[in-house]
Amino acid sequence: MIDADALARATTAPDGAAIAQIRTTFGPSMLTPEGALDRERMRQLVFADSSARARLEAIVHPLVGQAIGQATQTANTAGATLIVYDIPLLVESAHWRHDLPRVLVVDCSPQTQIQRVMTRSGLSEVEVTRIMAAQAPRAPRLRAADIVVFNDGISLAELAQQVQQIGQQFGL
Ligand SMILES: CC(C)(COP(=O)(O)OP(=O)(O)OC[C@H]1O[C@@H](n2cnc3c(N)ncnc32)[C@H](O)[C@@H]1O)[C@@H](O)C(=O)NCCC(=O)NCCS
Ligand SMILES: Nc1ncnc2c1ncn2[C@@H]1O[C@H](COP(=O)(O)OP(=O)(O)OP(=O)(O)O)[C@@H](O)[C@H]1O
Repeated sequence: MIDADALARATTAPDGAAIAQIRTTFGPSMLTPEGALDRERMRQLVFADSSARARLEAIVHPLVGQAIGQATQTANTAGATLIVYDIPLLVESAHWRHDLPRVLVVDCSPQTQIQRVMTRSGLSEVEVTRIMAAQAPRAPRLRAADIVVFNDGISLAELAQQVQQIGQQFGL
């Protein structure tokens, strides 16, 4: 399992690969005293200013791309029979989709999505809606899918059951 968000977070931790470029591009005030990305401050900036978001992505995404390539090599060397890539911005990025044999999209209504992210993060509805406006809408995301998991009105246990069934289709 290769988690692009975890790899992105690693690049913006203290001494992470993106930190020097973030300091040069956005200034030292965008870093915490420990030398990590100040996530709160950057979130306020990038979801209010799409050109700042593009500058951040131009730093982080190539590093995540390299880290995904390395993790893939490691998995292949270890004899992995299946690699699952968790890529939140798959539909937004022209790059990865064409390299992947199958795409699974986890779908729910926008209302459920907003509620869940509010509960998870403590962000307001306005902030969550602004973040979602920076992402691909539901229809193109669904169009990119070979398999859709409709994760709405079901418990986490029921979701786990569905995922297990899909895993069986892939020989897990
Ligand atoms: C903007 C940052 C600093 C906000 O960090 P914070 O810890 O406050 O929030 P978190 O990472 O949980 O993201 C909050 C929400 O924003 C969404 N989101 C994050 N980055 C992006 C982006 N570039 N475009 C659209 N949505 C995004 C996430 O899916 C999530 O729903 C952080 O998300 C970041 O560094 N983003 C750029 C890297 C990136 O594109 N990561 C996404 C996956 S590779
Ligand atoms: N079926 C469900 N029932 C209850 N809570 C759920 C269900 N599915 C997901 N959640 C919760 O919703 C929140 C969002 O889920 P998760 O973080 O997995 O989404 P994500 O797609 O990775 O989000 P992002 O791309 O924004 O990081 C989490 O707190 C998760 O526990």
